Parts: sequence; structure tokens; C-alpha cells
Amino acid sequence: MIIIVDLLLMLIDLTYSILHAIIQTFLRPRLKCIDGELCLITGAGGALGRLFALEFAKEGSHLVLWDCNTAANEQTAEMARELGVQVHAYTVDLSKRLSIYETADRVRAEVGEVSILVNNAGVVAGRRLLDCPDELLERTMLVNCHALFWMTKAFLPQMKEKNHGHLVTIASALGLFSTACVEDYCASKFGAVGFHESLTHDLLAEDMNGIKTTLVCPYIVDTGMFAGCEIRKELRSLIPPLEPLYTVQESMKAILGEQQMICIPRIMYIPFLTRALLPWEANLATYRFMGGDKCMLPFIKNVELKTSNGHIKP
Ligand SMILES: NC(=O)C1=CN([C@@H]2O[C@H](COP(=O)(O)OP(=O)(O)OC[C@H]3O[C@@H](n4cnc5c(N)ncnc54)[C@H](OP(=O)(O)O)[C@@H]3O)[C@@H](O)[C@H]2O)C=CC1
Ligand SMILES: CC1=C(/C=C/C(C)=C/C=C/C(C)=C/C=O)C(C)(C)CCC1
Repeated sequence: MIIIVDLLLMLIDLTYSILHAIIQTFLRPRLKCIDGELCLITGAGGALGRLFALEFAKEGSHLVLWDCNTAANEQTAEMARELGVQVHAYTVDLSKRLSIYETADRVRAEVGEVSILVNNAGVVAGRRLLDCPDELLERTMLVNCHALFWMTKAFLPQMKEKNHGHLVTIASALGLFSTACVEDYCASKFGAVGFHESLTHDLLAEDMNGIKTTLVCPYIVDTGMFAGCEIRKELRSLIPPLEPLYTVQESMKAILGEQQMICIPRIMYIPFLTRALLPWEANLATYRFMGGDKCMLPFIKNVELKTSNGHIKP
């Protein structure tokens, strides 16, 4: 008897969630106020990280900016200070657990408790698996995936004390479906997605409803990180690379609307769904038709050229 009642309640919940999600798609969701919150952004010297910093500053959040590139990070900090918020920049190597823990201790002592954590820093090897130095493959896992463990262990306990906070993971469409020649990246981003989802379940199971989570999964963004990556010529105008500012603004809407997950653009939900629903061969046929199967080859060539020109370290 109890199971029938539970089943009915579950069906009501399920219907409500679907209707709510549909309505939210068309209506403007209510956005929360983050004025005065302390927001930590990793990879803040990079393209998306900098734009996130400026958007959070516009919302009145004070900032803690982390990056291994001191000059670029300081530049972001200067730009954000001009918007009238307090900004603290730290140089940190996210591929090193101790560097993360030590810098987190400094942040707590020198600035205070972080209530919004944006795990944005990311790297890609950009080499064919068999040609890639082991250290580069390892670095992708350490920065894109393992760092999420250490960042969460460093900053979640204070959020839990107050049952207040927001964890944001900048993952990728390539954390939901994959393509050739980015094994390190896909492994790390699938890992990031799995980590993020499990942590979200964990918080809900503990009734930590005041700690929100948002998973961001963008398609190619025009930041240079994947320069050269392209799909079939005729379809490029249908699914063009995303503008960095658009990507960050859409992510901000999802974060401030406390949305659990966002694919940017929305059309990326389709390959995510078909990956699970269709047979492997059917997916392969669509990949081949759309040029998704070999989209990374020009990117890899680009990296090879830059490496041989000495623009990036071999
Ligand atoms: N660009 C794209 O097409 C897409 C990107 N994403 C994701 O968005 C996020 C931001 O990407 P994007 O802005 O394009 O990338 P960028 O390369 O512009 O920015 C990444 C930043 O992270 C820093 N960083 C790298 N390694 C470390 C480290 N070990 N410790 C500390 N900081 C580090 C980089 O420093 P340095 O430059 O010195 O290495 C850089 O400042 C990444 O997670 C990426 O995977 C998701 C979908 C698409
Ligand atoms: C594989 C694939 C596609 C291409 C996806 C690409 C090119 C994704 C690139 C994502 C990047 C660079 C993410 C970075 O984090 C299509 C055409 C959508 C069709 C379905 C299969």
C-alpha cells in the first residue's frame, strides 16, 4: 500500500519537475542576488574565467581569483576592481593538491569564507594519444578532474556549516558525448560531470538544500583553446562556435536561476540524448554525416604546427 502512495507521489513530483523545466525554458526564471557573496573562480586569467570574474563583479560579488598565470590573473583582477568590488588574486598550480590546499588556507585566513566556487580552469593535451607525453595526459586529469576533489574538500565544509553556497563546474559538451583524438579531455570532463552529479546527490541526500550546484556544458567556444576544431563546412553556420561572452552570460543565467545543468547551445542536448538512446552504429552515421567524427583533426594539426614552431613546449 505504501509503495502505491510513494509511486503516486513520485509521479506527481516527476510531472511537476518536467512542467516546471518546460515553463522555465520559456519564462524568465527568477535570478538570485549574490551581492556581497565571496566568489572564487579558477582559471581566472583565461578567456572564460576573466568574463566570469567580470560578470560576478557586476552582480556585486567580491572575488578570489586563482590561476597559474600570474600576469593574466592580475589583469583580470584589475579589470574587476574597476567595477568596485574587492578582488584577491592568487597564483596556484591546480595540478598540485598541496598547492590547492595551501592556497585555500591562505584564502580563508586573508579573505574569508568562499560561498560561490566556480571550477573553470581547464586544459587539453591537443596531441594524439600515442604521440602524447604521459605528463600531458596526466595534467589534463589533474587539472580538469582531480582538482575538483581538492577544491571541494577545501571549500565545501564551510558552506555546509551554514547550509549556504553554490558549486559551479565548467565541464563541456565533451563530458556528455565524445569524439576522436581528445581522449584525455573527454576522460577528464566525463569525470567532472560524474563527480558533479554525485556530489549534487550527496548534498540532497544530506538535506543540504541551501547549497546549489550548476553544471555547465558548452560546445566549442571561440577562445582559442580548441582553435581549428570544426564540423562539416555546410553545417558550421547552423552550429557555429560560441561567442565567449554569450557562453558566460548563458552560464550566469543558469547559475543565478539555480539551474542544475545547462548545455550551451541547447541543441547539444540532442547528441547527449542520442548517445544513450541510439545504437552505436546509428550515432556513428550521424557523426560522419555532420563531421563530428574528425572535427578534432585540424585542431591537433594546429597544435603540432605550434609545437614545431616553438610557440608551445613539446
Ligand atoms: N574553449 C572551449 O571551446 C571550451 C572550453 N570549455 C571549458 O571552459 C573552461 C575555460 O576554458 P577557456 O577559457 O577556453 O580556456 P583558457 O585556456 O583561456 O583558460 C584556462 C585558464 O586556466 C589556467 N590554467 C591551466 N592550467 C592551470 C593550472 N594547472 N593551475 C591553474 N590554472 C591553470 C590557464 O592558464 P595558462 O593559460 O597559463 O595555461 C588559463 O588562464 C575550461 O574548463 C574548458 O575545458 C568547455 C567547453 C568549450
Ligand atoms: C561529435 C559531434 C558533434 C561535434 C561536436 C564538437 C565539435 C564538439 C566540440 C566541443 C568542444 C571543443 C568542447 C570543449 O570543451 C556534432 C556535430 C555536434 C554532432 C554530434 C557528434
